[in-house]
Amino acid sequence: MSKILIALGGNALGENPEEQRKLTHQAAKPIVDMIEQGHQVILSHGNGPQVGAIHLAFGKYAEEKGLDKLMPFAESGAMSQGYIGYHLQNALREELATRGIERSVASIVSQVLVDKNDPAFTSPTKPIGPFYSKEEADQLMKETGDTYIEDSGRGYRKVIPSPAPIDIVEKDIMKDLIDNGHIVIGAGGGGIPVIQEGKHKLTGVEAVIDKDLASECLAEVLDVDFFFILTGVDQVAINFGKPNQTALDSMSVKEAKEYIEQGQFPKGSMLPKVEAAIKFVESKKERKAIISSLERAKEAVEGKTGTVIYKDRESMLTN
Ligand SMILES: Nc1ncnc2c1ncn2[C@@H]1O[C@H](COP(=O)(O)OP(=O)(O)O)[C@@H](O)[C@H]1O
Ligand SMILES: NC(=O)OP(=O)(O)O
Repeated sequence: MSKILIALGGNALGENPEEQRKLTHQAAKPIVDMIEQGHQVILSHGNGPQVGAIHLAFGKYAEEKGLDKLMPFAESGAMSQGYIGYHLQNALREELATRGIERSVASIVSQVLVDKNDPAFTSPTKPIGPFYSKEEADQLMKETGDTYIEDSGRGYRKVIPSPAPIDIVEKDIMKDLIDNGHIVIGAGGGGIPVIQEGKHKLTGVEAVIDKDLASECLAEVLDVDFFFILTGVDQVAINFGKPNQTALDSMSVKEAKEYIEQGQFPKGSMLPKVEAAIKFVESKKERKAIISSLERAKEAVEGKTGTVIYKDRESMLTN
């Protein structure tokens, strides 16, 4: 039996509640397959599209009411944890019950500690919300002063600061639940970004933490064996989107760092996944990270697809 942390991409959860409910039910199947195989599974998820939508919706509300204060991103992130966690925990609960497995599932409202002096606060990189055409993005930049960037060939998106996760505030309660056989959904949307002020006070900040990096932090504190990053592609590729695109079955940390140097992975999409995978496998020799798609998660567990990131040849050969 292995302890596995699965990070689900927010972009794979659809664009509205109906789609999300349907997609979480699909996601539940390969996840419950792993639970049925005897693995201890912990779940985290992204929130890029959802936190952007929540923030936009409250912006519209503020506009109608003539309010000058927008909904802060920490609160928008907290709402996205509830919205996505609600669907995920019910989908898992139903799938478990259908298979006669008696386990309870809970999403934990999770805060993630960041450094208030993180340079990310002055340099936005995290794409959130909907995709726009170049013309729309140019217009929005002019109107709002916000930054929009091209996101992996899919269109233009607003970017906001994304500081590095330092610690998971609710980690002890998560450990207790996991040790008692419960299934935990934690650090959703990269966690609610907070800074420590004084001894006891945590204050939310205007940011969205990358869920791959926050999930890696969670994977380390929970001491998991495998870190699965499930996204929109079956495998990581080099020369992505070009005629000579090549999918990778595996890469060592050394190779992954070389690809990063070559600029193979875009910021805000594939780069944080590869960086999170490297950080995880470097933290302990036996650890492996796998990047694959939700649809083919079961095959990825069986080693039939996905990109495995490993520390060195020796650790690749251990199970
Ligand atoms: N080198 C690459 N290999 C594979 N996919 C890539 C690569 N570079 C960018 N991508 C794109 O990045 C996407 C994953 O990023 P994103 O959708 O932001 O993640 P998430 O699933 O966490 O929401 C993939 O679905 C793919 O479209
Ligand atoms: N918070 C975050 O990284 O979300 P996505 O994975 O949806 O981009």
